[in-house]
Amino acid sequence: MLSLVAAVFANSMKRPAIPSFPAKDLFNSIEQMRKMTTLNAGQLLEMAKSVIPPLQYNKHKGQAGRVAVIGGCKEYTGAPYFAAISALKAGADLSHVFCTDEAAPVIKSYSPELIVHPVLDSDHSVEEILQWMPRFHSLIVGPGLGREEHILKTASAVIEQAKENKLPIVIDADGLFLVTQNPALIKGYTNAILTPNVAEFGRLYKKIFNKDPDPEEPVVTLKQLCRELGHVTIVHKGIHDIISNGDKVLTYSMHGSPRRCGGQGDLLSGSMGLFAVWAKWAQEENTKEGNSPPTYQHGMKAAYLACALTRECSRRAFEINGRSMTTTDMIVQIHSAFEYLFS
Ligand SMILES: NC(=O)C1=CN([C@@H]2O[C@H](COP(=O)(O)OP(=O)(O)OC[C@H]3O[C@@H](n4cnc5c(N)ncnc54)[C@H](O)[C@@H]3O)[C@@H](O)[C@H]2O)[C@@H](O)CC1
Ligand SMILES: Nc1ncnc2c1ncn2[C@@H]1O[C@H](COP(=O)(O)OP(=O)(O)OP(=O)(O)O)[C@@H](O)[C@H]1O
Repeated sequence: MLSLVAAVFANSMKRPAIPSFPAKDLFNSIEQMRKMTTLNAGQLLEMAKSVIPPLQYNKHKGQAGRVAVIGGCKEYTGAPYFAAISALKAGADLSHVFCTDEAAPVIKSYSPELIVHPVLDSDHSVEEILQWMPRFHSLIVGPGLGREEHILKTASAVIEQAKENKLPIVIDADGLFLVTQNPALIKGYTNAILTPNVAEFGRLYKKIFNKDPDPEEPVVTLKQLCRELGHVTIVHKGIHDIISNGDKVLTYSMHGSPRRCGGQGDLLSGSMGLFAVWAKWAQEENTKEGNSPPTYQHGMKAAYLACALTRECSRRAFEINGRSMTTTDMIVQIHSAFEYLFS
């Protein structure tokens, strides 16, 4: 009996093969599929190895990355938590959250591991955040930010300073609402990565081009938008995660899961905030060593790795939890998904 249980368990733990190209039936046409560039498992691993710093005993706290999430208000306490804890579980040393006064005790109660600042709605919010800024390696702006004017103004000022400091910035959720109101905020800043879902992409595209994007031409419309925004990186999330900086395009289409519970995008943006730091460091090192430029720019690499991680977490969590799967179940899978994909 015991050996039967062990055999069933071992079988359930077997690694499914990662298909090396996206399933054809996920595309509207062969034409559309041809426009998407995807990496096979070996190429993904190679990319991961070029970005992820090794774990070493002689490093000190902070050297693997200090990230900050700007978001969290009365209504939304889950989103900033999911983003910040995902960065930490993916390997950041320190993960901060800048949220409103009311949201802070709630977020703190989810996790003693996060550093939570209840300043987003204070009269001196900008000063309070900027004094911390020199400590950060990247920002994730938007999960659970809300759309109050004072808070959006603060977020704008923080983005402006992050640009001065040349920090990678991932912009998600209500951060995309802000950018849709004022695209100049990130225009031309190539350390920015935007992560719109289908609805957010449509709103931003319409703001820029005064028409809806053609759903039959996701790659073309994505490249147009990236170029118009001065070659920022954009991850167009959906059944295919399509990533571009206006020049190159990468697609991640491995299945993930059929669950669309809220918060999956927060896992994505949080882990991406960390990978953006690592990818930028790796690119700087590459330049210092005088090597030829890599095929994909650091923002695209960070985005691709985060898409792969998120969808693999989703697949694993769905296998265990099925219809009951939530983002918390996905976060539990970060370690095993990371090991499976990237080592
Ligand atoms: N537990 C939490 O605290 C969560 C908070 N969240 C926060 O909630 C706030 C509002 O986010 P919303 O995403 O609701 O933004 P919006 O209020 O802009 O709503 C987006 C709308 O688009 C629709 N939509 C999404 N994907 C679509 C697709 N592929 N095709 C067609 N329609 C689609 C959604 O159903 C929704 O009605 C953000 O601050 C966000 O971070 C979310 O991150 C979810 C989890
Ligand atoms: N139809 C789909 N099939 C498979 N995976 C998907 C699908 N739609 C989205 N995803 C995956 O879910 C992740 C989050 O995308 P989603 O569109 O849910 O973001 P979001 O709406 O911003 O999330 P959030 O609920 O955190 O605000 C993406 O990385 C994507 O890989």
